[in-house]
Amino acid sequence: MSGVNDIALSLQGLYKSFGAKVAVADLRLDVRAGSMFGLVGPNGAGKTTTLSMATGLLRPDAGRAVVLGADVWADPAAAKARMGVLPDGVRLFDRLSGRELLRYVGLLRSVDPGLVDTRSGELLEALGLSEDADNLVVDYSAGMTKKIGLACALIHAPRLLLLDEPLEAVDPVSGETIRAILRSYVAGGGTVVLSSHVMELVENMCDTVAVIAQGRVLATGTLDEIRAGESLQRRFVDLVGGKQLDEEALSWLRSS
Ligand SMILES: Nc1ncnc2c1ncn2[C@@H]1O[C@H](COP(=O)(O)OP(=O)(O)OP(=O)(O)O)[C@@H](O)[C@H]1O
Repeated sequence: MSGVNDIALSLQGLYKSFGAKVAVADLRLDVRAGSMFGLVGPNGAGKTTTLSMATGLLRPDAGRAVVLGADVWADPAAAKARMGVLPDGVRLFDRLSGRELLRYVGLLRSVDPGLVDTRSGELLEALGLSEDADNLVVDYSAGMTKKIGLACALIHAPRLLLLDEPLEAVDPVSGETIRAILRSYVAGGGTVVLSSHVMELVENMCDTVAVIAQGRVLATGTLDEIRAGESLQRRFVDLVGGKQLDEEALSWLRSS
C-alpha cells in the first residue's frame, strides 16, 4: 500500500486566477516517489501555472504544494533543497558563463565548492556544453539555454525534478542524452515530473500521466490506464476535445 512517504509531490487544491481568468482551479495530484510523471494538456491548460506554484515561483491563491514532506510555501528552504527546477522560459543570470552560472547555483544550493566543480565539469561534458562553458549564457542558443538550465536543476542532486518542456528546442543527440540522464536518475530512486506537448516523448519516457485542461486534472493514472489501448495522441485528443477545421475556414489561403 502506498503511504504519505511514497509521495514525492503532492498538490492539494491549488487555485490561481489572473483577474477574471481562472488558470488553475482546485487542482489535486499526487506523484509517487520513483516515477517519471508526464503532465500534458492543451495550450493554456494551466501546466506552467501549476508547475510555478509547485516550485515556489508563484504563490497560489489557495491550496498547498508539498515536496517530499516539505510545504513549498510554509518551508521553502527545505522544499527547494529537495527539488531541481527547470522553469518555462528560464530567466537565468545570463551575463555569467555557463560554468560560472553552474557554480553560482551549486553554491547557492550549499553544495561543497570542490564538488560543484567536479559536478559542473561532468554535467557540461554530458550535455555537450564543454566547448561553450566559458561563453556567456546570453549568447547560447535556445537548446543550449535549455541544457544549461537542466544542469542547474541537477547540480545539487535533488530527489525531485520538475521540468517544464525539458526537450523543447533541444537537438536529437542532446535529447537522447537528456532522456538517458533522466532514466538513470529515476532508476536511482529520483522522481521526475515533466510537462510536454510531445506525446511520443511522454509515451516513451513516462510511467504515469496526468491530463490537464482548464486548470483541472481531467484524468490521471499509469500510461497504460490513460492510453486504454490507443495511442496517447488519440486519447489526448479524445479527452480534451479535438476540433475539426471547418472546410470554409481560411479559404483565402487557398484562393491565390
Ligand atoms: N501572468 C499571467 N497573467 C495573466 N494570465 C496568465 C498569466 N499566466 C498564465 N495566464 C493564463 O492562465 C492560463 C494558463 O496558462 P499556462 O501558461 O499555465 O498554460 P500552459 O498549460 O502552460 O500552456 P502552454 O501549453 O501553452 O504553455 C492561460 O489562459 C493564460 O493566458
